[in-house]
Amino acid sequence: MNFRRPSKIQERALPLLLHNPPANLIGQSQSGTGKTAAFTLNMLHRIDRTDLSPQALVLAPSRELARQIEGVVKQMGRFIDELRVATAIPDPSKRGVKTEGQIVVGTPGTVMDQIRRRQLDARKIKILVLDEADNMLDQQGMGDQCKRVKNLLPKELQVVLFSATFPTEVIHYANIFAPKSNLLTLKQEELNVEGIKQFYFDCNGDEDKYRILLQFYGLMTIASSIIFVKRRDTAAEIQRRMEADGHQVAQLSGALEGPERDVIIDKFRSGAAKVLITTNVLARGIDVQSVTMVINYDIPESKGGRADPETYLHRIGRTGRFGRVGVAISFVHDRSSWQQLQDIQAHFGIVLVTLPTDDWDVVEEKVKRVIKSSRAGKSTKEMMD
Ligand SMILES: Nc1ncnc2c1ncn2[C@@H]1O[C@H](COP(=O)(O)OP(=O)(O)OP(=O)(O)O)[C@@H](O)[C@H]1O
Repeated sequence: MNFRRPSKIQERALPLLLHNPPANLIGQSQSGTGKTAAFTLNMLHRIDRTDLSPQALVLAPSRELARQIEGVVKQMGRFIDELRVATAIPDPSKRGVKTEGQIVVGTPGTVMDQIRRRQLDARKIKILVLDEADNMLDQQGMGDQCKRVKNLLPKELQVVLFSATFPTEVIHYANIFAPKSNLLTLKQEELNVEGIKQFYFDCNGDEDKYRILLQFYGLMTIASSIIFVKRRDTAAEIQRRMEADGHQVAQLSGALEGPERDVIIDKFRSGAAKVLITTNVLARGIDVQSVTMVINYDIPESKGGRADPETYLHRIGRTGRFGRVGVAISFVHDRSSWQQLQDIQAHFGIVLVTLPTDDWDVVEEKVKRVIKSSRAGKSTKEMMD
């Protein structure tokens, strides 16, 4: 896989994960630092190859992330003879078909259903991993489902929780879910990924946002980029306008379900579509190395309209993976979005740089400067220090 050295989180987490007797782990490290490989190596190391029953279970918040993790497990395990890896995600064509894999990666609702219907045999599962664990434990629906899944598993269980963010209110639940864990955590100020250059556009209202977005894309040729919006209808509207403007875009939101989503994300992964317009469903975990830019068309907010710094961090973390550089641009257009951006800056102790909306030469120069340094193959120093 061309991994020359372990990243800091891999170097720290692996000895803790592999130690016997198995201990639980709560592991935090910045986006794109290789958490997947850390928990994957532990699973590959611990499964009994002579036993074909499911022995390790990974839960992830979206079907796209579950499929991506399945791919990593298969790739890292490709020299293990006849290793069986399976997904447990919504798929009407697999109704009633047994999920057979020594390692199973799924979304919590489907996994719960399958265990209950005995479509997934959970009796020999000895490792449970929650990827994006704070999200999995926090959200009312998924938190409940994860707890139920855990209750359906054997008591002797190594529980592994990974995420880039663990807000203080979630750490409490995490400690209950994974008792007596080894802890690898970071301070809030340590979460910023240096390679991601963060900018913002100050727009005059909603319609001006579209105009600036279209002008920006008319100007820049970006390898691949993701545009995050709050609502599904905004996603559809931006898709319509950008396509009318001649751009090849893909759009994915929770409005679509099941395997039809796979076609869309695969089109983006392969580069057939260069722009992906999406909602928070894809804010976390998705690893597409060609993504050099993330746009927060709407600033991420939590239910009461307050800024959601964690989601901001996960969204912009879709670029600048593993020491690469990337650009993140947020759009503010009124008092409340302005305030949200201020709150995010204060939360992480960062300062975003403004991009002018009336001087496109300056915009081009600033953005291209970052992206060019990416082509020069920036060092992975940050990863290793
Ligand atoms: N030791 C390594 N050397 C080089 N590349 C690596 C190494 N470990 C992981 N990678 C690559 O780094 C990228 C990011 O890894 P991964 O998706 O696991 O990040 P993550 O920490 O889970 O991020 P996020 O918090 O955004 O989910 C992947 O493309 C992966 O293949």
